Amino acid sequence: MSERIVVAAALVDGGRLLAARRSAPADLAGRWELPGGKVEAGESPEAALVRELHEELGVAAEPGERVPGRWPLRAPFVLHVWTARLLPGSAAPEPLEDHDALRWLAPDRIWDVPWLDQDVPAVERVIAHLGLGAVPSPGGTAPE
Ligand SMILES: Nc1nc2c([nH]c(=O)n2[C@H]2C[C@H](O)[C@@H](COP(=O)(O)OP(=O)(O)OP(=O)(O)O)O2)c(=O)[nH]1
Repeated sequence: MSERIVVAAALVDGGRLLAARRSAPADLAGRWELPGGKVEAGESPEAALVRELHEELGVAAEPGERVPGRWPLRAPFVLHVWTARLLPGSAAPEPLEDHDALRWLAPDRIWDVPWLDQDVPAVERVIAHLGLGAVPSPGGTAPE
């Protein structure tokens, strides 16, 4: 089966990163992720990101650039991450779908939440890419 992209947002506001706690499926519930979802056939990753952020969080967001890297999820899915920001006048994010809590994490709080295991290297890369602060992950590996 060919690879399918899950696109997720490094949504940053005032130097803080938005994290979302999954409410389903059961094996992922309670763990934190970058909000996003599957890119549909014929859809660009940027369009998918804007659509998913609107559906899941009720926000109007603008994609920035892709964070270099690709992180394997359950096959055939692969995680790609894009930076994003809220457009002026956007509603504040709310956990409308797939999530039951949201947190804006300051750089020294990013590892306070239990991220999905597969998101940890992606979040490390986001921190390095955005220069959010060299806070090592609990695994002890300092971001590049
Ligand atoms: N959105 C998102 N999903 C992630 C991350 N890490 C990770 O393993 N996943 C998994 C969870 C899901 O199995 C899958 C994404 O599917 P989803 O359920 O969020 O996306 P969707 O709304 O397009 O899905 P669907 O219900 O329409 O099928 O990827 C992440 O950081 N963000």
